[in-house]
Amino acid sequence: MATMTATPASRSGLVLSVNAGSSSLKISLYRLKSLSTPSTSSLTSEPVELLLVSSINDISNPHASFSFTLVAHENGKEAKKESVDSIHDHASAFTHFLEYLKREASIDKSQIVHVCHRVVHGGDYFEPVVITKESYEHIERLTDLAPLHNGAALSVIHACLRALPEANSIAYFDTSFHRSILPYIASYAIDQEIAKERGLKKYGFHGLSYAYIHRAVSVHLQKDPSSVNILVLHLGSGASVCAIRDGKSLDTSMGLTPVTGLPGATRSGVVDPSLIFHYTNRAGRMSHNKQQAVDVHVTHAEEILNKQSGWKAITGTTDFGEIVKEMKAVEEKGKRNEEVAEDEEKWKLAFDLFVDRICDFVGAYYLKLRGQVDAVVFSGGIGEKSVELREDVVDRMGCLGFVLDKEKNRAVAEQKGEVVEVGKESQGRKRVLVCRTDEQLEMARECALEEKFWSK
Ligand SMILES: Nc1ncnc2c1ncn2[C@@H]1O[C@H](COP(=O)(O)OP(=O)(O)O)[C@@H](O)[C@H]1O
Ligand SMILES: CC(=O)OP(=O)(O)O
Ligand SMILES: [Mg+2]
Repeated sequence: MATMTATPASRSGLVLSVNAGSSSLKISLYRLKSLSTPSTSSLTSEPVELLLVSSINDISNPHASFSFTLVAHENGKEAKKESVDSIHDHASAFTHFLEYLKREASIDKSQIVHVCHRVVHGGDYFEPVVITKESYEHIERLTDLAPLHNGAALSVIHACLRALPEANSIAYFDTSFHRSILPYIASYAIDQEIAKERGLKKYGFHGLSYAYIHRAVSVHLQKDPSSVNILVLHLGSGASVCAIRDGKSLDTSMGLTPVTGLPGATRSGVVDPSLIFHYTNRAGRMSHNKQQAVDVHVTHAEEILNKQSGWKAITGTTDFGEIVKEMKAVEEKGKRNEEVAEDEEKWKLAFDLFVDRICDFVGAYYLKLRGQVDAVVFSGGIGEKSVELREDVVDRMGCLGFVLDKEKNRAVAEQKGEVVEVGKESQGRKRVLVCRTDEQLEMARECALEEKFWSK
């Protein structure tokens, strides 16, 4: 993490934060604020001010959706949304954003001093690094360990170096937050010599999101960040759980790669490692998979488990919102005593399976935290938006003392702020929170506070 120093008034410039997720590209542009006093206790005293935000979702689908919002627009907030056929991967999404920026915002891109890139796998790099030939090649070598992510991030870095040659590109790693995981938790029960030689251990991901959530929840709970114990569910296209003890990652559900742990939009999550050899007799063959800027060398097994599994494999869609909608429609049919076709059971299967796997980790991590849990926190696209999923998960947590306030849970979308309370108010209550995570802000903030990036 960056050291906590105030940004002196003399510094100026814009910071662009780019978050290449598996199904999305989220981009935010910030102006540096000058702070008179350093602050660790309030999100309102962030060292950066948001100017605009853009998001491209469903990137691999034929009609990616693009949105662009000028937050600090002189006429107030202005959002534009469109479906774009020319976007087919992360690099073309970034190019579309740059064209839009030029056309729609009166922002001179030469003002962009730093571009922060979320890079999912950093291996043994824990600190943010400026992109050089050496650091680029380090990230490239890890591409096969994050097949849906590192290649996509590199393709954006590539596009960025071309389009913004004056700006400094800096990589921020998801894995950094999990460096605190103790060796006996991060190790797999395999030959330790081979494990060490090849770096085969749990790295964990979604770290920028967990860092942001930890900070936001500490402020919300008015607790010293170093004493906060929380159980966080980051549920998006990629989904993971993290147990945070004394402000640090104690354990997380993803591992050597982001494929394990919870299932996701196209990922299997935990399966018996032998399963793949019964699923296909071509498991070890290389899968020919070309990405724009970088080749990803994965086996057919990895292709199946990363890209042909998860919600997509069970239901045909990667959209969890659609899964919930269809499941409820089938439930209504059942209530009306109408016949439910066998194929319609897939919606509930996907939903129940996800809730079941979430419970696997929540139960285990509650125990690892020895029951000392300040709050359970929902985040990520599904965690922040799915009323039904939160309801079902917290219902199962009743035996641990967590109780949902159903009205508050339904009203989350109408509430402002980073953190929303959805637990029932009672004496000795255990808190249930929704946190609107912001990986872009986490990077921009770290960048603004890092002395070495601003000294001439
Ligand atoms: N209203 C909703 N209900 C349930 N799930 C939703 C809803 N809206 C979006 N989602 C889910 O959130 C996912 C995106 O999560 P997000 O964290 O933004 O993505 P990424 O993992 O690419 O960063 C979508 O794929 C969709 O499944
Ligand atoms: C690590 C990971 O799965 O990220 P995302 O959810 O953004 O795809
Ligand atoms: Mg994400």
